[in-house]
Amino acid sequence: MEHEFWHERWAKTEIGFHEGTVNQFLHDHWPTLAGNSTDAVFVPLCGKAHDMWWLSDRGHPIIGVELSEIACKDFFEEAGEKAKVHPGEPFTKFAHDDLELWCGDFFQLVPDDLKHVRLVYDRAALIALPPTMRKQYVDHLTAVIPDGTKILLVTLDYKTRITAPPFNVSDEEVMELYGEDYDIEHIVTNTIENDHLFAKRRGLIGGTESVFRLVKR
Ligand SMILES: C[S@@+](CC[C@H](N)C(=O)[O-])C[C@H]1O[C@@H](n2cnc3c(N)ncnc32)[C@H](O)[C@@H]1O
Repeated sequence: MEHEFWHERWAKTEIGFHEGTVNQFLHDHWPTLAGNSTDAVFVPLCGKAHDMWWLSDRGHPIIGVELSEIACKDFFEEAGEKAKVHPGEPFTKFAHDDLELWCGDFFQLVPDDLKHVRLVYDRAALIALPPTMRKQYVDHLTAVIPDGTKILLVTLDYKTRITAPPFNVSDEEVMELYGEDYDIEHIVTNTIENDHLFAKRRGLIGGTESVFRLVKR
């Protein structure tokens, strides 16, 4: 997706993907991934997801990466918190204690940036990208996170073909994208009914949501 596409979504507040509350899969399955650890978490394409406050409350230092400055500002302002802003290239960093949002392009990250990270939370990051960019995304993620890093990945797969984000990502595609470098455990398949709010709004036929636990070898 072009950067302009996302800047326009944020400028027009067309952010139907934003849940405004902690994601249920994160809530239910994070403990089985992370146990009681307070290891650092990387959140790619993070938006202004409340999930990062939830993870931070559990003691995890966080780095979220997000293109939109609107999202980064809103994230702190809407929680009534102030972030210190460190302008820079390729990222302007918004920091509040151990919770940092890096405003810039995910593809500009280098391994040194994430060398302390042991956990990744991907909700609506992989599925935000069109088919042609997904392999590039996974290859870059794999290049910048340390070996042994664990990922909680949430995907969805509607029965209708979708031509704008969120895109369908089948379980088979997850196996293809991650199979070479990760141990993969498919932990949840959840049916999305035809009358689910998002499906109805977009005129979609229901499908499935999946949750995976991945470990980088
Ligand atoms: C579908 S939204 C999901 C946001 C968040 N994960 C959530 O669950 O609410 C995808 C986000 O990725 C951001 N984004 C898209 N391409 C990006 C890139 N190359 N680098 C950083 N952020 C990007 C967009 O601005 C958007 O906020």
